[in-house]
Amino acid sequence: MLCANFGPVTHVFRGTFIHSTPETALQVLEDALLGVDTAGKISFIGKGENLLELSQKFGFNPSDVNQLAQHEFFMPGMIDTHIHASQYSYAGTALDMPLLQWLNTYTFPVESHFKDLEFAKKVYTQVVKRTLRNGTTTACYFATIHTDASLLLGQIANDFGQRALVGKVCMDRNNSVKHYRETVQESVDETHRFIKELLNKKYPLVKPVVTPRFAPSCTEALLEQLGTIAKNNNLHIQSHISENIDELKLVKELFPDSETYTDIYHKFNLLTDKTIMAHGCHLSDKELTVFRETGTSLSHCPNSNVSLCSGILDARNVLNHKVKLGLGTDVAGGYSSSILDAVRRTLDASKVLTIQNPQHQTLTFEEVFRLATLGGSQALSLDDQIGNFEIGKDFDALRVNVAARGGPIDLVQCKEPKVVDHLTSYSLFPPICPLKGDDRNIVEVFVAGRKVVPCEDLALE
Ligand SMILES: O=c1[nH]c(=O)c2nc[nH]c2[nH]1
Ligand SMILES: [Zn+2]
Repeated sequence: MLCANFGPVTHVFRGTFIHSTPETALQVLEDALLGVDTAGKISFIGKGENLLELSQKFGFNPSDVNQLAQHEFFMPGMIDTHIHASQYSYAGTALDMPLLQWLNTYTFPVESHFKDLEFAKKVYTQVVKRTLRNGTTTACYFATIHTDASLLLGQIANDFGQRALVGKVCMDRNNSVKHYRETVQESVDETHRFIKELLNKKYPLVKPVVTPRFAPSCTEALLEQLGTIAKNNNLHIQSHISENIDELKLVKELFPDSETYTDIYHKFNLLTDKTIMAHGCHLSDKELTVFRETGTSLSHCPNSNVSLCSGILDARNVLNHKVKLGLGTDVAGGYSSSILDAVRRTLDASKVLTIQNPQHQTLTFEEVFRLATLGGSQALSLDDQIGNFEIGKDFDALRVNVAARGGPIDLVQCKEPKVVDHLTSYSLFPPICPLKGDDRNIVEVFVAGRKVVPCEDLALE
């Protein structure tokens, strides 16, 4: 017997599932059974003790159940809400300057090379493979101004099975690397071509996102047209905002008529419930209110914020304003392409704020786990499809083995009752896994029910 809206069950897993809900930052489902249908959707979640009943109801053989081993659990795939695929080749280097100088000295010259499709293919293949390996099942990518290379990034994400929003970057202002900019007309025409050609591919998990780089590299004429394009095609929008103090000064000079940075994007209809803005370290409470009212979300990129000495986002204040918040690696301002790193940096940033002000309410590990998963899906307005284990959502998941062979975690018996209580209350040891673990603990990655790590399709290796 099948459930009304679902296809036949193809996989059933049994074991511990850990995820977030809007009400509970970290929920542990012990000895759970989870079924995935042919479309990669979660068709049921039940209790292990009800195996026979569920197998009859959903038409699977109890002996086909995939049992998780001791020290294994499933968690939702992680979501990188802001990453520059085109900057992956120099991640971990060139972090000796603040934002504006960094862009002119390193970033624009490197990005200009993506006109060369062979180079683009190499870098984009590496970044998609690496982020999948790190457990990023959904990525919101900036590419470059080059339409064909941006389309190639979409194709590579599709081939490797990663869910992705891909943005062809738009910029008609750039005085430092003059061949790396477009005219308004080129930017608009190429954005139309990018959207049309990417949508025509009908990739099930890859979609275009309208991408004005940031206000300083776009004229008002371009921002206006991009707002219209996004609206007419009901598309996502991504950009940067309020990352660094010198950037704020430049924005004031370039847009003297706008009261705030947020007003500039707002004026051109670029703040919507499908907009994700990176950083926002220096946004005022008034601006955060505009974010909430328009449904715009923020991507918190703490590695980048510290690496480029930009500032420290008060994520607690963002959450208090009920602004949607996800995590981003912001490669290569951020030197790590792992959202587990973003989890750690988010906790560090929050603790630094507490050091500066003991009244500050530090984010908890559980809250940050939620930002990396459900929060990211909300920030990208994809929470009807992904973000946690709910019937009807796609099965985007990581199989984690805390004690993976050759991994970084030694399971040592701890005799202190308070610590043991803390650990056992999470049944396995998930709270320490994201803080001590790494990609070696991520033994399998699924996107929409397809196993993408280890990669089953050897032709893609
Ligand atoms: O961290 C950043 N990385 C970038 O590439 C960028 N462009 C504008 N603003 C930016 N910030
Ligand atoms: Zn960025």
